[in-house]
Amino acid sequence: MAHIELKGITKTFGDHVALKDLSFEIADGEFFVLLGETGAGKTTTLRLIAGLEKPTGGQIFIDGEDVADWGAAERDVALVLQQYSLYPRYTVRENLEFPLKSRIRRVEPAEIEERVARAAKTLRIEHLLDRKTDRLSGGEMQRVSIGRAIVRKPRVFLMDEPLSALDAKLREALRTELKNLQMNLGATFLFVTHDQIEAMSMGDKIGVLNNGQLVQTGTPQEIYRNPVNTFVARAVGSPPMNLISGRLAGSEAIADEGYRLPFDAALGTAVDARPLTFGIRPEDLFLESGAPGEARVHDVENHGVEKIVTLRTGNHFLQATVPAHTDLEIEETVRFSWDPGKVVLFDGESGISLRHAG
Ligand SMILES: Nc1ncnc2c1ncn2[C@@H]1O[C@H](COP(=O)(O)OP(=O)(O)OP(=O)(O)O)[C@@H](O)[C@H]1O
Repeated sequence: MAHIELKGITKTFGDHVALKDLSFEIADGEFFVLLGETGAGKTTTLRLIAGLEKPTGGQIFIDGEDVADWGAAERDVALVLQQYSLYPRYTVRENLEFPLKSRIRRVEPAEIEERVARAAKTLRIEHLLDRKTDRLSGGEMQRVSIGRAIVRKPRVFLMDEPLSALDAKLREALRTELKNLQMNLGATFLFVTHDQIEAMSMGDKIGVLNNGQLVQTGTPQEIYRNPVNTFVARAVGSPPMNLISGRLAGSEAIADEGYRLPFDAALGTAVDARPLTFGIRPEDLFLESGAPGEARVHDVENHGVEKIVTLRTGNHFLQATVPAHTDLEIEETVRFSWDPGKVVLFDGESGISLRHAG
């Protein structure tokens, strides 16, 4: 399989900068997810690695070799797209065989048969092999597209939002399957998505891309617990991290809305009166009679095992996850607090985490 490295990659289209000084590494056999909103530069990154586009600046290495002069075929990467690029009048089997029948590859017929059979088994599409691909469901078509990548035994799998056209249930099932597949193949995967749940549930590592720049790279846990700035804090987690503007006074955090919550002084040295943003995950905010904060219940969403409560304090909204059996009335007054050990401190102006700012 393969190790990938991007070093200082820049890509401009006319005077539009799509990628700015992008550097990251994907270890051999790693499932790396690039997470970003629409237009962040995800597809451009994949196309550069695949050799379909040339960088304006910077270098790409595959297994330590600079691939600047390598064409797309030499790079030996497989690209799986959101839209299935299958031949509609061919059968599933013919679609799977096709990438192996090119003259450059020269794969023996017996080997083709074996690889197709193995891919079909892995993806559980054996029963569909003789069906025309225009008679398949969306999920089946996407399995065949992935199968076309697998049979080639590429060095790297590049996946461009391959699940986003599928309905929620199927997406969830294929998420698990794809992750299992990657582990079984021991393959290097670069998977791009705008869906943070996909990123969190599938990635060994996540790179958060914003406006063509990589904002943070880390394990899902690192990014969730210790976001570098308020942008990343809001980009991962559902509901997202609560951000509360305020300042510190000794062992208390004073929110701009006026309420005071306990603060663990060991967490931050910034005890001066400068503006801060306190980040707290919804599961670390709790309702309790007698707690120091006061809010109104603005909304309650029932999610089966838990409820997501939106609280209103002045003009500000906070979200907390509470057990499903918690009874709450809209507009009811409740008391709340947080787990002081879980608060992340951000600079109130730049939004940069004080831990990361050093
Ligand atoms: N061939 C091109 N010519 C001009 N601009 C381009 C071209 N390809 C991409 N761009 C621009 O570069 C930026 C990054 O595009 P890219 O497709 O990589 O984003 P993305 O993160 O994949 O978005 P999406 O999730 O919508 O696919 C966008 O502003 C896009 O308009």
